[in-house]
Amino acid sequence: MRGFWSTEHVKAAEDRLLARTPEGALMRRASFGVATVALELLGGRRRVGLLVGAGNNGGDALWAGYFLRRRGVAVTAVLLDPDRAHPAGLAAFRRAGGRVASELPEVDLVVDGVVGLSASGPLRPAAAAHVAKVTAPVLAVDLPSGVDPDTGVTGGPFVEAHTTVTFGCRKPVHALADCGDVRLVDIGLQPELPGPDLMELEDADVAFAWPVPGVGDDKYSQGVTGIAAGSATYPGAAVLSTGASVLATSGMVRYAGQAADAVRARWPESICTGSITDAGRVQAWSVGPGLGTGLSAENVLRYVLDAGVPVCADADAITMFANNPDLWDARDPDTTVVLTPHDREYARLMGEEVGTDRVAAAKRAAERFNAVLLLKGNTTIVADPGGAVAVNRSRSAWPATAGSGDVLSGMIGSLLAAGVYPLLAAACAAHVHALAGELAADGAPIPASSLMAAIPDAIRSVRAVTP
Ligand SMILES: NC(=O)C1=CN([C@@H]2O[C@H](COP(=O)(O)OP(=O)(O)OC[C@H]3O[C@@H](n4cnc5c(N)ncnc54)[C@H](O)[C@@H]3O)[C@@H](O)[C@H]2O)[C@@H](O)CC1
Ligand SMILES: Nc1ncnc2c1ncn2[C@@H]1O[C@H](COP(=O)(O)OP(=O)(O)O)[C@@H](O)[C@H]1O
Ligand SMILES: [K+]
Repeated sequence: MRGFWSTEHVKAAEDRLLARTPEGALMRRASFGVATVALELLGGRRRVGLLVGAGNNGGDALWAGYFLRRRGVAVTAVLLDPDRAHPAGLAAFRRAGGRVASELPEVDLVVDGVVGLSASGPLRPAAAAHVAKVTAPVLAVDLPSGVDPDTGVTGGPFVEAHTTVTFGCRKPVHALADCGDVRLVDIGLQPELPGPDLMELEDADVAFAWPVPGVGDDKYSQGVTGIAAGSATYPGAAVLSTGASVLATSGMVRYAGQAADAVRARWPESICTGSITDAGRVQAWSVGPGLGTGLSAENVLRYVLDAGVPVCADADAITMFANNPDLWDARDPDTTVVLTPHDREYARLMGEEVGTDRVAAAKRAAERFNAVLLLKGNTTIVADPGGAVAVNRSRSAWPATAGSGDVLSGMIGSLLAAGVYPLLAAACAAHVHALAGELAADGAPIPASSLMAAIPDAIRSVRAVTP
């Protein structure tokens, strides 16, 4: 698992670390890391430009320039605010033969030391003018300047980094925005840090959490999933949700609804019934995709919320909660619910747009509904009411296709039925869903049914990393 820490927590930890470290030592350690990565990227070429801002981020760039000079690299610095350039860094840089100029010459690599953790807003005009002229690859110090460190939001000009070297720990920007290849330099910060503000599951974490049957298991002991989705108008949603559930975990899937014939035809291993009241016992329900929002759909929703098992509520289920808050209020407050809106469903549910800070939006909704909230998108955010947040970045946008969300909700239902902790269930499903989309697409558009069919390959792929 990768952790990401907010600027507030990083700065507090850095202050504690600075108090017990000789002056300048941390910056030199950090900038030595920048210089090491710069040399690697240069691969024998020898011209580097520095864009140097007014704070310690600029100081890092100047010290990196100093170390590069000592390795015989030609380094030219543009000081965006010459009177406020880091004094010790600038002195060392000049001492080592670094050149200061008003414009960057032609170089092989640009080091972006415009602004780091204290950034606010997009690049200011002077910095933006220099950045606009850059054609060489950019190595960002700590984070690409112009991108918000805590939200990854850009509201104007920003640096596009080939590589980012960060220090002590990763920050939210590294999970939420494109920072290129992110390298972490250890400056001894970890002991000073609290728990992470965001986390990102890696393959090994997903493999560890994914249910695998043991020798003593049978089809019931692994958790039976119930799917309440689809309708006469939208039988496909039922087929996709049920199929995803069948493929995600071993054990049994029950389907209840108007699409029973279609589901039975495609998934003979599922136990299908036309009515929710005949469905039999399950350990979790996945409800909503293609269900409709009429009276019979409302009754289905009431029924699953009353079943005393965890529920993944998607699509029409979310719209029904938005249209009829009584449905939500009437539920047993102890029922675990995972809500999986896309942005428009979020707006319906919350009565406000998601906005640019998607993590804050997901946290607000999780808190308001006392539920796990999975906000869909290229970067999926999962927040639980206790404040924990997991992010999952999709490496491609091919999963943005009709029916893809139906697949996700079936997978989450399966993991909940298997007893996976709700935040983890949602985050693991998002991880495998994105990977399945990537594997299935392989560079070309895919229907959601192909994404679904790639679930076993995606599970195999994440499990391949475990011994
Ligand atoms: N505190 C520490 O111990 C360490 C800090 N380090 C570096 O220090 C950085 C933080 O330094 P500072 O807190 O001095 O501040 P920054 O260097 O992040 O910012 C400095 C100044 O940039 C200007 N600025 C803000 N937003 C801007 C924008 N959008 N466009 C252009 N200019 C903008 C402001 O005048 C701001 O005060 C970290 O990102 C890291 O690079 C590292 O040296 C590691 C050790
Ligand atoms: N740009 C994107 N890149 C990667 N994945 C995306 C993107 N947009 C949406 N997705 C994913 O695709 C799925 C779409 O779900 P949803 O909007 O509910 O579609 P549908 O209702 O048609 O099933 C979600 O899992 C979401 O995270
Ligand atoms: K920077």
